[in-house]
Amino acid sequence: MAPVCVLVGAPGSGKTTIGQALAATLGVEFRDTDADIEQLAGKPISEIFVDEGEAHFRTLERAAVAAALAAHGGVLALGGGAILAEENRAALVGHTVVHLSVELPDAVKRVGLGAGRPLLALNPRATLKHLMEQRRPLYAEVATATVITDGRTPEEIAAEVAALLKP
Ligand SMILES: Nc1ncnc2c1ncn2[C@@H]1O[C@H](COP(=O)(O)OP(=O)(O)OP(=O)(O)O)[C@@H](O)[C@H]1O
Ligand SMILES: O=C(O)C1=C[C@@H](O)[C@@H](O)[C@H](O)C1
Ligand SMILES: [Mg+2]
Repeated sequence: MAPVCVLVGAPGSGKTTIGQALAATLGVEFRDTDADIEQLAGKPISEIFVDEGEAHFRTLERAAVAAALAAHGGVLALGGGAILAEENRAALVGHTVVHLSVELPDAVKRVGLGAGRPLLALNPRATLKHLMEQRRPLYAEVATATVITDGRTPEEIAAEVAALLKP
């Protein structure tokens, strides 16, 4: 079984929001590797970063991505940094992967002060800018389609992704 659609994108691109709306439209289950990791670890991602560090989180994330790609047939959202691992990028080959693109102004508005996002805890705007520059080529590498989200409502974006998935 493979996901009907895998969503990738920067923090605040709307993977969770659009993923839930898209899954409802398609009548399939929604799964989010961030939520899978939190459930397995029994604590929020921010606490995993504090207690065990980012490297340990990335190890849990690689396992969560592999498990979800193998077992989930609905809409799958990956964590914003999942594409940093070459193992995860390789695992995405052959899947329908939609990059939800967002530019810095909208991303900053959406993540606010970065609450609950450990990487953005210090200086959300500067950190997001750096993350997005570093990751843009990686999102493009894994994506089979890109949908622009700036200035658009989650409903509009979910409808465009649904239309892309029609055979
Ligand atoms: N198109 C949009 N327009 C306005 N607000 C949005 C849009 N998409 C998402 N949001 C809002 O932005 C915030 C971040 O969205 P969401 O959590 O879905 O992003 P994400 O890509 O899953 O982020 P993360 O990588 O941190 O998991 C939420 O408060 C959500 O309601
Ligand atoms: O952009 C990132 O590296 C992250 C995004 C979130 O989805 C979480 O996976 C975590 O906070 C790390
Ligand atoms: Mg999310």
